[in-house]
Amino acid sequence: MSNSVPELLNPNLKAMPSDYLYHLDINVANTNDTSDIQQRFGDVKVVCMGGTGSRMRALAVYLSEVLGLPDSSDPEDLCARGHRYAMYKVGPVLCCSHGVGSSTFSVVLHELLKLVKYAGCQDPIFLRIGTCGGLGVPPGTVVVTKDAFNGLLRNEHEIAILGQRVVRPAKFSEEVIKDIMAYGVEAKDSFQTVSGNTMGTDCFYEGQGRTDGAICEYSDEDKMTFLKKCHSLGILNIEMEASMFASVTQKVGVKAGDVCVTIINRLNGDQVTITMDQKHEFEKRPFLVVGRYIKKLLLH
Ligand SMILES: O=P(O)(O)O[C@H]1O[C@H](CO)[C@@H](O)[C@H]1O
Ligand SMILES: O=c1cc[nH]c(=O)[nH]1
Repeated sequence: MSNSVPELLNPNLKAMPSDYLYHLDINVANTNDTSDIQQRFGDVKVVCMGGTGSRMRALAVYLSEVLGLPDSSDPEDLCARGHRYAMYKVGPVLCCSHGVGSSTFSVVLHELLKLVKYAGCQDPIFLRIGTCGGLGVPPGTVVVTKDAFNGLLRNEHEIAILGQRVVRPAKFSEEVIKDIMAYGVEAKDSFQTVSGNTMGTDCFYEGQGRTDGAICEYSDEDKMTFLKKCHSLGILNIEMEASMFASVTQKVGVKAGDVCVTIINRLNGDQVTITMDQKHEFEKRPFLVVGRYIKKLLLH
């Protein structure tokens, strides 16, 4: 691991005397002396994120066991007063929810990147631990993203800034992908973990070619043609954050990875029909993979 604090790409931050990370409800009262923030968060090495607060709480409890930390069976939600996101800290790991889709995720991602910068965290790694739809893999498969495609089937992320279309590349760290596959995967696992491309869309329904949303102006055949095209690009799963997450972290030079479990095979249908018990079991699969990877990483 190298030893550097992320360099953010905003010269204005240096001129701001204070910075209120509004959605996290964390106040950086003095940006020239962030010793209080360093004391609270300076040891953070990994920032895990996923859609729901309950998953992030369960992950925090799980990681505290894996890392042999003193009792963290009831971790405190550090952002409870913000009522937007939930965030837990277990040793050098933060587990923070991001909501559904890139827009809610990008808000908390900007604030988390500023948090690790103010805290002086050395070379933090950002991971998304999520659920997704699979393409040609059985439900319950864990997919570690290689390249992140957007809904236009491009390996990039597109965002409107000052009324202009800005397009940025969307690459995850090859080192993180390689290490997750090497240290996170075990032959004895009761499920498969594969590495493949991921499509991150802006809509769960039309954006993912579903025919069961409130609007659908294409045929089943059009949908299957699209999904097969995705599959031919090496896309093994579809979720709603990968391209934004890859592009923002790549832009600021922070290493990141995306590890998601499939809860449906989209080549067989659109409705998610697994029971909530099954979903909760599936959601724990990426915990195993990421837990082993984080343990190895922290031992280095
Ligand atoms: O399970 P999470 O992490 O929320 O991820 C997936 O689930 C949500 C859609 O149901 C989207 O956010 C998608 O990316
Ligand atoms: O099909 C699916 C399942 C989970 N999350 C998604 O974004 N899509």
